[in-house]
Amino acid sequence: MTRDRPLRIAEIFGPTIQGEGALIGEPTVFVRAGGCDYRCVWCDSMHAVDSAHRHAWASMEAAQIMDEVRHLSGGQPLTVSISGGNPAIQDFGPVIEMGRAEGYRFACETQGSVPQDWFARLDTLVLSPKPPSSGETVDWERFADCVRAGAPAKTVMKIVIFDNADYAWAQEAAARHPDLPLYLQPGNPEVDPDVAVSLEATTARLRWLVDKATADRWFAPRILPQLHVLLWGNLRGV
Ligand SMILES: C[S@@+](CC[C@H](N)C(=O)[O-])C[C@H]1O[C@@H](n2cnc3c(N)ncnc32)[C@H](O)[C@@H]1O
Ligand SMILES: Nc1nc2[nH]cc(C(=O)O)c2c(=O)[nH]1
Ligand code: SF4
Ligand SMILES: [Mg+2]
Repeated sequence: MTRDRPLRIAEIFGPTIQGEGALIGEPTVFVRAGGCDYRCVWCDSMHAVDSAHRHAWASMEAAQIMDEVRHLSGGQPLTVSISGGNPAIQDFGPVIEMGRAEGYRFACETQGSVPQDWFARLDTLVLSPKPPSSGETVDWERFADCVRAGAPAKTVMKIVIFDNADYAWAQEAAARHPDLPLYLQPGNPEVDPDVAVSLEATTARLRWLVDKATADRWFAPRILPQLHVLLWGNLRGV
């Protein structure tokens, strides 16, 4: 019998609502994986990326992860959102299989740099390729591998926009993958959990993006705020 390898988990929290993209507003428990192959300059989850925080990550078997999810959801099957870090550098297959058997649904957020067989067992795969402002460069062949690996899960693309260059880049990304439903969200430049987020500045960034897309008559994307940032700023665990 093969033994599942334990997973590096930065945090498990909820229930809360999914604050971004296709499942916005949906009740969910988050499982945040530790470790990432990217270092986006504006990452809002560096506590799950930078190995300086490794000491705070837990090593958990699939069954322990599902125990915690079950505890947080009060045993009611809901959507589990797997995020990170990049969860695709680990094997979440056993967690998904265990949860599905109990009626849980699974969504996963990843940048699309590493394809995994277990993507096909998700309900929703959110691929979030990184625009120029992140400082990272997308390998579009690997990204296409991730799209292929995701079938038959519902796969969507979600792009963070900080500036005009990101916006133009998102239009090119959309042209590469016209079949993927597209979601845009303005970037949050203030990611320090100890610094209050300005609601006014946050809504101004959303207005800027909506104005830009409507002026261009670019109707392909849905444009959404980070609902959790509007409600709780950079608070962790929500
Ligand atoms: C923290 S990442 C973890 C999953 C995966 N590594 C990824 O980037 O898709 C989750 C989502 O938050 C977005 N994100 C990260 N930092 C952000 C920021 N400062 N403003 C807006 N969105 C951000 C990412 O682009 C991604 O869509
Ligand atoms: N409520 C809430 N919604 C989210 N959507 C994506 C998140 C993430 O950090 O991956 C996130 C998060 O951390 N909290
Ligand atoms: S890929 Fe995601 S988790 Fe990794 S550094 Fe970028 S935003 Fe953060
Ligand atoms: Mg986040």
